Amino acid sequence: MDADAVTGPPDGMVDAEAELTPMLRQYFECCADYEDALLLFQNGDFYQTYCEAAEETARVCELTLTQREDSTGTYPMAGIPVDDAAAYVERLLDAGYRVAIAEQVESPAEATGLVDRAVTQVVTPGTVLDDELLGAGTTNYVAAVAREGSTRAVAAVDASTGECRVTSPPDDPGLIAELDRLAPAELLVGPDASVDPEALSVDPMVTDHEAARLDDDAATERLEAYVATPSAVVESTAERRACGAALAYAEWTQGDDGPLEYVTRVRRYDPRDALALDATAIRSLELFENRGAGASETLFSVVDETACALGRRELDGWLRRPLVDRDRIAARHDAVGELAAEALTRETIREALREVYDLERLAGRISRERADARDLRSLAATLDAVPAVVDALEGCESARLRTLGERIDPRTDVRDLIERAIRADPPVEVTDGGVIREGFDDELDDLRATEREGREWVADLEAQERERTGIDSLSVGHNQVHGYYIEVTDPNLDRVPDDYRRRQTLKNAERFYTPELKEREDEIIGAAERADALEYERFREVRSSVAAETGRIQALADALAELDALAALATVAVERDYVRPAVREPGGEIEIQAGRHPVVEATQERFVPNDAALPPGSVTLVTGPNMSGKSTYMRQVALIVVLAQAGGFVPADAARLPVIDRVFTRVGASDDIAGGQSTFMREMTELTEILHEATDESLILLDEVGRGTSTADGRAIARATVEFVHDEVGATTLFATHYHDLTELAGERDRVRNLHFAAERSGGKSEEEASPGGDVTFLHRVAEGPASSSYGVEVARMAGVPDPVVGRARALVDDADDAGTQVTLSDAVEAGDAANGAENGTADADAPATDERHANAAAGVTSETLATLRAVDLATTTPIEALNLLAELKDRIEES
Ligand SMILES: Nc1ncnc2c1ncn2[C@@H]1O[C@H](COP(=O)(O)OP(=O)(O)OP(=O)(O)O)[C@@H](O)[C@H]1O
Repeated sequence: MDADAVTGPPDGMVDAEAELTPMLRQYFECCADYEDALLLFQNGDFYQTYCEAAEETARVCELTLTQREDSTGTYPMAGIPVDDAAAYVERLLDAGYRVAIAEQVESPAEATGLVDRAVTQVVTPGTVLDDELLGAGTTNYVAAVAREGSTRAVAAVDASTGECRVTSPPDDPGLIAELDRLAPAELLVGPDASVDPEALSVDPMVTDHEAARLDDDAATERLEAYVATPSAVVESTAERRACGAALAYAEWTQGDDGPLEYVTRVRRYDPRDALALDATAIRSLELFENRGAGASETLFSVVDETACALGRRELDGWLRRPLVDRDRIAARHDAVGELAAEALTRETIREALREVYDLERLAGRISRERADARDLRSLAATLDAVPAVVDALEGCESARLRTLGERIDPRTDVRDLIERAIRADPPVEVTDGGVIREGFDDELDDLRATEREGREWVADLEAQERERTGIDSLSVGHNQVHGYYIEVTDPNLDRVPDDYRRRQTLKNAERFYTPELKEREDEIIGAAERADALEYERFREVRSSVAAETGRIQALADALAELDALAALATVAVERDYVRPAVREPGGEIEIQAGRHPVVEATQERFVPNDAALPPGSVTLVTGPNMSGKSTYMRQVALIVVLAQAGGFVPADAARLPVIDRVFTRVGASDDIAGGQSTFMREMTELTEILHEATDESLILLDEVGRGTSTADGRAIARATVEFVHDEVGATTLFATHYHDLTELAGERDRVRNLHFAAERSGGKSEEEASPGGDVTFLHRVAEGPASSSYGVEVARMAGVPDPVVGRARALVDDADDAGTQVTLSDAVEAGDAANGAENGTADADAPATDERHANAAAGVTSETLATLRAVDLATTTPIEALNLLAELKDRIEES
């Protein structure tokens, strides 16, 4: 359905606008005021939608479409139960809508005439606050981009935690990379910001800014409500306007009620203060998402030993933005090292942190007056856990831990207030009593005492009246409609005293009350009602005193988050046997002894560690068959760098690493095909970016670049790339390639080096003993020098491809080597084909001798097999497909 028809004033009411009933007019006006949103309009227990919005809501939420009929017309209608709204709102968000919620803001009982309603929040993907709709330990940003002159700024607000960050990326790719890193759920772009959302790897809901939201004066004024001196935080007009716009939008979604008190942390950052990882690198290094079918492990999942949501969010940020400042990195390493060494301290801290709720979101809810009594109890439980943390940090030596120890303030005053005021297990509803503890408020205690005494009096009444009247079957009861009554069965009615007044007649009995019972009843009800109201009032008072501490609670949250992330890294270090890397100045050699790939080692039984010694500016060509371990090796180097700069220990026996400014990755076309998005063009665009932006402090991983085009072109591009990176860029580079002739560059360029991975027969069997096929194994051990130029043929031999084909292929490789070109597996196939053609009497001039041809025929190399091989496009064949194909061909050959 056309979204415009669903949001804004409903078309179906426009004609009847003048005659609408007061309630529908109110609906119509709310729709007009929030024309960008689908409006949910509270009517008692339901949020109603009408007309086109109703049709769409019914469709999206799979609800029954009904009708509302009145004197002005018939309107389609669909209702969402207020109590279960979250799940339906989520569906509407998924369908691409913003959802405005118009609530009844006065009780229908008190309203004279039409109940007052107001939009209290607009739920949008970037500003949802409902815990049911937000993942635990995630960030959820709405980002705004503004331009002023040549500067473009990005501001991002997480409305659930009150975090607001702003930055000015240096250029276009920087802006896209920053947005990819923030991964906002919603993006606001100004008319002149020229951001192409299509260029992003993430897929936020895009909202075009109203110019007014980007206005500088308005932004300044708005920002002043959040920070004392905006100019001390933001550095340019663009930053101020981006901040202003993001905050204005966040306020709008909260019903435009003025500044969001809990947004206390507006921070500027410079993207250059972090190791830059763009979306491609984040994806191909599988930091947060595993791209393999069915596999779920990622770097984050391996190191996420955090105990609470706060730490989880923090650690996520650390991996997205590893540090580049050696001192800060060392400070984290010191802390991780100390926590790794001190098991008791570490475990005490982690145990305490497991009791910690998501303080940031709690603080947000408390300050927005959305917190219930349980939220306050969660806050108290969190604060309860804090003293143990402070104690554990007491004897710590590293500077970070000491500072954290000083910063962590258990806020015992807040905890005591909640403890004194709020019952241990309060109900969800805060208006029905049962929330405030006895002893907290005298007036409340008196009312509850009156209520209790009244009830006790009633409880005793039955016995008293039985005695007074002598009616043994007399009973005292209560129902909603009639209140308290005394029930006497018909046979005993003659014994009823004079002061009994008739209340209700039943089939075999009469119900009575006495003036005294009535009086007591009024007293009980009155006291209960006043007590409930008073409890609510007290609850709100407690909540606002806690809300006044929002800033300090958030500071506590920050400190606990950092401590949790450090403790997590320490835990991983101990459990997975990581070591502290020595971090040197930028431009040094990357030296890793017995390094491991943190994710691959965690997911398989055996892992072969490998060394790396990569001098600055070196280009290392990594050759070897498919599946031999090239990609794993390259990524492991990058992951070790990322982990080290994030502050973690690394999977190796020892490591000395220079600070890296950016990690770039470009993996070959075939690897991306599963993602359905890569073409050769994209590969080249990414390569362009790398060649433009890498510096001599960067690390570049290139995996089979050039593979997505013809062999000749691919080889040429690969070679030119290596030369350029070596001669001009100077970044430390790892380049996995199947183009064997590239390895000659080592002889031509100083800093080009060769490493290779080899394959061998498994089980230590000699070649004669081993059955052909099925038991090729890879040692996964990296070695100096290039792989043998015919490793493909070798693997084919080990896999059991018939000797004649292997023999011919080998000869062709030798010829090609002599001629300075390289043979691909398809050339080798041609060889077999030539042999087969000879069998059919169509041999070409180069065909082998007659005897050999007959031998080929005897080996059963059928033309069908060869046709299959010829049809294979190696540029798009994955290793698994290739192995499967080999196995199938072998079966066929053996059968024939
Ligand atoms: N060092 C190692 N120790 C143990 N197993 C490893 C090691 N390196 C790689 N492997 C295993 O081998 C598999 C293939 O490795 P990888 O993808 O790195 O090979 P590749 O040479 O890059 O292949 P391709 O050329 O097809 O991309 C990995 O999925 C992993 O299971």
